[in-house]
Amino acid sequence: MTVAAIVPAAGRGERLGLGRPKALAVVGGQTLVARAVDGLIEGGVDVVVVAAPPGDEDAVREALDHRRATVVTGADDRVGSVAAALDMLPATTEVVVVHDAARCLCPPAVVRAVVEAVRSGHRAVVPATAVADTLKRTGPGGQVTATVDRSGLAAVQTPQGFAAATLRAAHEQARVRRGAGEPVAATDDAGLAEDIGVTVVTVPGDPRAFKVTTPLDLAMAEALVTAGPA
Ligand SMILES: Nc1ccn([C@@H]2O[C@H](COP(=O)(O)OP(=O)(O)OP(=O)(O)O)[C@@H](O)[C@H]2O)c(=O)n1
Ligand SMILES: C[C@](O)(CO)[C@H](O)COP(=O)(O)O
Repeated sequence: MTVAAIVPAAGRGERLGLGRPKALAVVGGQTLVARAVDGLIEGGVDVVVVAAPPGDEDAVREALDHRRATVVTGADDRVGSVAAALDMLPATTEVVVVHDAARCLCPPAVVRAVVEAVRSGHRAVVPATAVADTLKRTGPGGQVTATVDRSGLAAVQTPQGFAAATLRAAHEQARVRRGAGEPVAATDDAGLAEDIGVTVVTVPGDPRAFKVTTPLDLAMAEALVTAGPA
Protein backbone atom coordinates (compact mmCIF):
# COMPACT_ATOMS: atom_id res chain seq x y z
CA MET A 1 0.00 0.00 0.00
CA THR A 2 1.60 3.29 -1.08
CA VAL A 3 1.37 6.12 1.43
CA ALA A 4 1.97 9.49 -0.20
CA ALA A 5 2.39 12.94 1.29
CA ILE A 6 1.50 16.27 -0.24
CA VAL A 7 3.33 19.26 1.23
CA PRO A 8 1.73 22.60 0.41
CA ALA A 9 4.69 24.97 0.59
CA ALA A 10 3.67 27.58 -1.96
CA GLY A 11 2.49 30.32 0.41
CA ARG A 12 4.19 33.71 0.34
CA GLY A 13 4.52 34.00 4.13
CA GLU A 14 3.11 37.53 4.27
CA ARG A 15 2.47 37.38 8.03
CA LEU A 16 6.01 36.15 8.67
CA GLY A 17 7.26 39.08 6.62
CA LEU A 18 10.72 37.80 5.63
CA GLY A 19 10.33 38.95 2.02
CA ARG A 20 10.79 35.37 0.79
CA PRO A 21 8.58 32.28 0.87
CA LYS A 22 7.96 30.98 4.37
CA ALA A 23 8.86 27.41 3.40
CA LEU A 24 12.43 28.63 2.80
CA ALA A 25 12.74 30.24 6.23
CA VAL A 26 15.40 28.55 8.33
CA VAL A 27 15.07 27.01 11.80
CA GLY A 28 18.15 25.46 13.41
CA GLY A 29 20.01 25.51 10.09
CA GLN A 30 17.26 23.73 8.10
CA THR A 31 14.45 25.16 6.02
CA LEU A 32 10.86 24.63 7.15
CA VAL A 33 10.11 22.61 4.01
CA ALA A 34 13.09 20.27 4.56
CA ARG A 35 12.09 19.74 8.19
CA ALA A 36 8.49 18.99 7.22
CA VAL A 37 9.63 16.44 4.60
CA ASP A 38 12.04 14.78 7.05
CA GLY A 39 9.21 14.38 9.58
CA LEU A 40 6.98 12.75 6.97
CA ILE A 41 9.65 10.31 5.81
CA GLU A 42 10.47 9.44 9.41
CA GLY A 43 6.72 8.95 9.89
CA GLY A 44 6.75 6.26 7.20
CA VAL A 45 5.45 7.89 4.01
CA ASP A 46 6.74 6.36 0.76
CA VAL A 47 6.33 9.27 -1.67
CA VAL A 48 6.44 13.05 -1.13
CA VAL A 49 5.21 15.76 -3.51
CA VAL A 50 5.92 19.38 -2.54
CA ALA A 51 4.02 22.34 -4.02
CA ALA A 52 6.46 25.24 -4.37
CA PRO A 53 5.73 28.94 -4.91
CA PRO A 54 5.61 29.68 -8.65
CA GLY A 55 9.09 30.88 -9.62
CA ASP A 56 10.75 29.36 -6.53
CA GLU A 57 10.68 25.70 -7.63
CA ASP A 58 14.48 25.49 -7.98
CA ALA A 59 15.04 27.14 -4.59
CA VAL A 60 12.73 24.54 -3.01
CA ARG A 61 14.53 21.71 -4.86
CA GLU A 62 17.83 23.04 -3.55
CA ALA A 63 16.46 23.27 0.00
CA LEU A 64 15.30 19.64 -0.25
CA ASP A 65 18.81 18.59 -1.30
CA HIS A 66 18.99 14.77 -1.60
CA ARG A 67 15.55 14.16 -0.02
CA ARG A 68 13.16 11.77 -1.74
CA ALA A 69 10.61 14.36 -2.95
CA THR A 70 9.14 15.70 -6.20
CA VAL A 71 8.56 19.44 -6.57
CA VAL A 72 5.58 20.84 -8.49
CA THR A 73 4.43 24.39 -9.07
CA GLY A 74 1.87 25.56 -6.51
CA ALA A 75 -1.05 27.89 -7.02
CA ASP A 76 -2.58 31.14 -5.76
CA ASP A 77 -4.23 29.48 -2.80
CA ARG A 78 -3.72 26.39 -0.67
CA VAL A 79 -6.54 24.40 -2.30
CA GLY A 80 -4.95 24.94 -5.73
CA SER A 81 -1.49 24.02 -4.46
CA VAL A 82 -2.74 20.75 -2.97
CA ALA A 83 -4.67 19.98 -6.18
CA ALA A 84 -1.51 20.48 -8.28
CA ALA A 85 0.42 18.02 -6.12
CA LEU A 86 -2.46 15.55 -6.05
CA ASP A 87 -2.26 15.27 -9.84
CA MET A 88 1.33 14.02 -9.49
CA LEU A 89 0.73 11.14 -7.07
CA PRO A 90 1.37 7.61 -8.31
CA ALA A 91 -1.78 5.70 -9.31
CA THR A 92 -0.91 3.07 -6.67
CA THR A 93 -1.42 5.59 -3.85
CA GLU A 94 -3.97 4.38 -1.32
CA VAL A 95 -3.37 6.75 1.59
CA VAL A 96 -2.52 10.46 1.28
CA VAL A 97 -1.49 12.84 4.02
CA VAL A 98 -1.53 16.57 3.38
CA HIS A 99 0.95 18.40 5.58
CA ASP A 100 1.78 22.12 5.70
CA ALA A 101 5.46 22.95 5.28
CA ALA A 102 4.69 25.57 7.92
CA ARG A 103 4.05 22.85 10.55
CA CYS A 104 7.69 21.86 10.33
CA LEU A 105 8.18 20.46 13.84
CA CYS A 106 5.30 17.99 13.79
CA PRO A 107 6.49 14.80 15.51
CA PRO A 108 6.63 11.71 13.22
CA ALA A 109 4.39 9.92 15.75
CA VAL A 110 1.50 12.17 14.66
CA VAL A 111 2.11 11.21 11.00
CA ARG A 112 2.04 7.53 11.97
CA ALA A 113 -1.16 7.93 14.02
CA VAL A 114 -2.96 9.67 11.14
CA VAL A 115 -1.84 7.07 8.57
CA GLU A 116 -2.81 4.24 10.92
CA ALA A 117 -6.30 5.70 11.40
CA VAL A 118 -6.81 5.87 7.61
CA ARG A 119 -5.47 2.33 7.21
CA SER A 120 -7.96 1.16 9.82
CA GLY A 121 -10.82 2.32 7.59
CA HIS A 122 -11.46 6.04 8.25
CA ARG A 123 -11.69 8.03 5.02
CA ALA A 124 -10.59 11.34 6.53
CA VAL A 125 -8.53 11.93 9.67
CA VAL A 126 -7.27 15.13 11.33
CA PRO A 127 -5.02 15.72 14.34
CA ALA A 128 -6.81 17.95 16.82
CA THR A 129 -5.96 19.76 20.05
CA ALA A 130 -8.17 21.39 22.67
CA VAL A 131 -8.83 25.12 22.43
CA ALA A 132 -7.11 26.84 25.36
CA ASP A 133 -8.51 30.38 25.15
CA THR A 134 -12.03 31.56 25.92
CA LEU A 135 -13.68 32.33 22.59
CA LYS A 136 -15.87 35.36 21.94
CA ARG A 137 -17.94 36.31 18.93
CA THR A 138 -17.37 39.96 18.04
CA GLY A 139 -19.32 42.49 16.02
CA PRO A 140 -18.75 45.97 14.65
CA GLY A 141 -16.05 47.92 16.49
CA GLY A 142 -14.77 44.74 18.10
CA GLN A 143 -17.67 44.66 20.54
CA VAL A 144 -18.27 41.24 22.09
CA THR A 145 -21.65 39.83 21.11
CA ALA A 146 -21.40 36.36 22.65
CA THR A 147 -19.18 33.89 24.47
CA VAL A 148 -18.80 30.71 22.45
CA ASP A 149 -19.13 27.36 24.20
CA ARG A 150 -15.74 25.80 23.48
CA SER A 151 -16.56 22.36 24.89
CA GLY A 152 -17.36 21.05 21.41
CA LEU A 153 -14.53 22.81 19.59
CA ALA A 154 -11.08 21.60 18.51
CA ALA A 155 -8.11 23.29 16.84
CA VAL A 156 -7.14 21.22 13.82
CA GLN A 157 -3.61 20.68 12.55
CA THR A 158 -1.89 18.81 9.76
CA PRO A 159 -0.96 16.15 8.60
CA GLN A 160 -4.53 15.38 7.54
CA GLY A 161 -4.97 11.86 6.19
CA PHE A 162 -7.32 10.53 3.53
CA ALA A 163 -8.14 7.50 1.50
CA ALA A 164 -6.71 8.59 -1.86
CA ALA A 165 -10.05 8.26 -3.67
CA THR A 166 -11.72 10.47 -1.04
CA LEU A 167 -9.17 13.27 -1.37
CA ARG A 168 -9.39 13.12 -5.16
CA ALA A 169 -13.21 13.28 -5.05
CA ALA A 170 -13.16 16.19 -2.59
CA HIS A 171 -10.77 18.21 -4.76
CA GLU A 172 -12.66 17.34 -7.92
CA GLN A 173 -15.84 18.76 -6.41
CA ALA A 174 -13.97 21.90 -5.31
CA ARG A 175 -12.63 22.28 -8.86
CA VAL A 176 -16.08 21.92 -10.37
CA ARG A 177 -17.60 24.39 -7.92
CA ARG A 178 -14.90 26.93 -8.60
CA GLY A 179 -15.34 26.41 -12.31
CA ALA A 180 -18.99 27.31 -11.85
CA GLY A 181 -17.98 30.51 -10.04
CA GLU A 182 -18.97 29.23 -6.59
CA PRO A 183 -16.73 30.20 -3.68
CA VAL A 184 -15.02 27.32 -1.84
CA ALA A 185 -14.70 28.39 1.77
CA ALA A 186 -12.83 25.39 3.23
CA THR A 187 -9.46 26.32 4.73
CA ASP A 188 -8.29 22.72 4.98
CA ASP A 189 -8.63 19.48 3.02
CA ALA A 190 -10.86 17.91 5.65
CA GLY A 191 -13.29 20.77 5.02
CA LEU A 192 -13.44 19.77 1.34
CA ALA A 193 -14.10 16.17 2.39
CA GLU A 194 -16.90 17.34 4.71
CA ASP A 195 -18.38 19.24 1.75
CA ILE A 196 -18.87 15.92 -0.09
CA GLY A 197 -20.43 14.26 2.95
CA VAL A 198 -17.40 12.35 4.26
CA THR A 199 -17.16 11.76 8.01
CA VAL A 200 -13.93 13.21 9.39
CA VAL A 201 -12.48 11.75 12.59
CA THR A 202 -9.84 13.16 14.92
CA VAL A 203 -6.69 11.72 16.47
CA PRO A 204 -4.71 13.55 19.17
CA GLY A 205 -2.63 16.38 17.75
CA ASP A 206 0.57 17.74 19.28
CA PRO A 207 1.50 21.27 20.34
CA ARG A 208 4.78 20.91 18.40
CA ALA A 209 2.75 20.65 15.20
CA PHE A 210 1.91 24.37 15.53
CA LYS A 211 1.89 26.40 12.34
CA VAL A 212 4.74 28.88 11.86
CA THR A 213 2.74 31.94 10.88
CA THR A 214 4.29 34.99 12.59
CA PRO A 215 7.82 36.02 13.68
CA LEU A 216 6.94 34.89 17.22
CA ASP A 217 6.17 31.38 15.90
CA LEU A 218 9.52 31.29 14.12
CA ALA A 219 11.30 32.30 17.34
CA MET A 220 9.38 29.58 19.20
CA ALA A 221 10.40 26.97 16.59
CA GLU A 222 14.04 28.06 16.90
CA ALA A 223 13.86 27.79 20.70
CA LEU A 224 12.33 24.31 20.52
CA VAL A 225 14.99 23.06 18.12
CA THR A 226 17.74 24.53 20.31
CA ALA A 227 16.22 22.90 23.42
CA GLY A 228 16.31 19.49 21.69
CA PRO A 229 13.87 16.56 21.89
CA ALA A 230 11.05 16.99 24.43
N1 LIG B 1 -1.06 29.51 -2.27
C1 LIG B 1 -0.70 28.78 -1.22
C2 LIG B 1 -0.91 29.25 0.11
C3 LIG B 1 -0.45 28.49 1.18
N2 LIG B 1 0.17 27.31 0.93
C4 LIG B 1 0.74 26.53 2.03
O1 LIG B 1 -0.25 26.21 2.98
C5 LIG B 1 0.32 26.13 4.29
C6 LIG B 1 -0.51 26.94 5.29
O2 LIG B 1 -0.61 28.28 4.84
P1 LIG B 1 -0.21 29.57 5.67
O3 LIG B 1 0.48 29.22 6.92
O4 LIG B 1 -1.39 30.44 5.72
O5 LIG B 1 0.96 30.15 4.72
P2 LIG B 1 1.06 31.46 3.85
O6 LIG B 1 -0.05 31.51 2.85
O7 LIG B 1 2.45 31.47 3.31
O8 LIG B 1 0.90 32.60 4.95
P3 LIG B 1 0.48 34.12 4.77
O9 LIG B 1 -1.04 34.13 4.73
O10 LIG B 1 1.03 34.81 5.98
O11 LIG B 1 1.08 34.64 3.48
C7 LIG B 1 1.76 26.65 4.19
O12 LIG B 1 2.68 25.57 4.28
C8 LIG B 1 1.78 27.33 2.85
O13 LIG B 1 3.05 27.29 2.19
C9 LIG B 1 0.35 26.84 -0.38
O14 LIG B 1 0.92 25.77 -0.58
N3 LIG B 1 -0.12 27.59 -1.43
C1 LIG C 1 -4.71 23.54 7.00
C2 LIG C 1 -4.51 24.25 8.31
O1 LIG C 1 -3.15 24.17 8.71
C3 LIG C 1 -5.33 23.56 9.38
O2 LIG C 1 -5.19 24.19 10.60
C4 LIG C 1 -4.87 25.72 8.22
O3 LIG C 1 -6.23 25.88 7.94
C5 LIG C 1 -4.05 26.45 7.17
O4 LIG C 1 -3.94 27.80 7.48
P1 LIG C 1 -4.55 28.96 6.60
O5 LIG C 1 -4.15 30.24 7.30
O6 LIG C 1 -6.04 28.72 6.64
O7 LIG C 1 -3.91 28.78 5.25
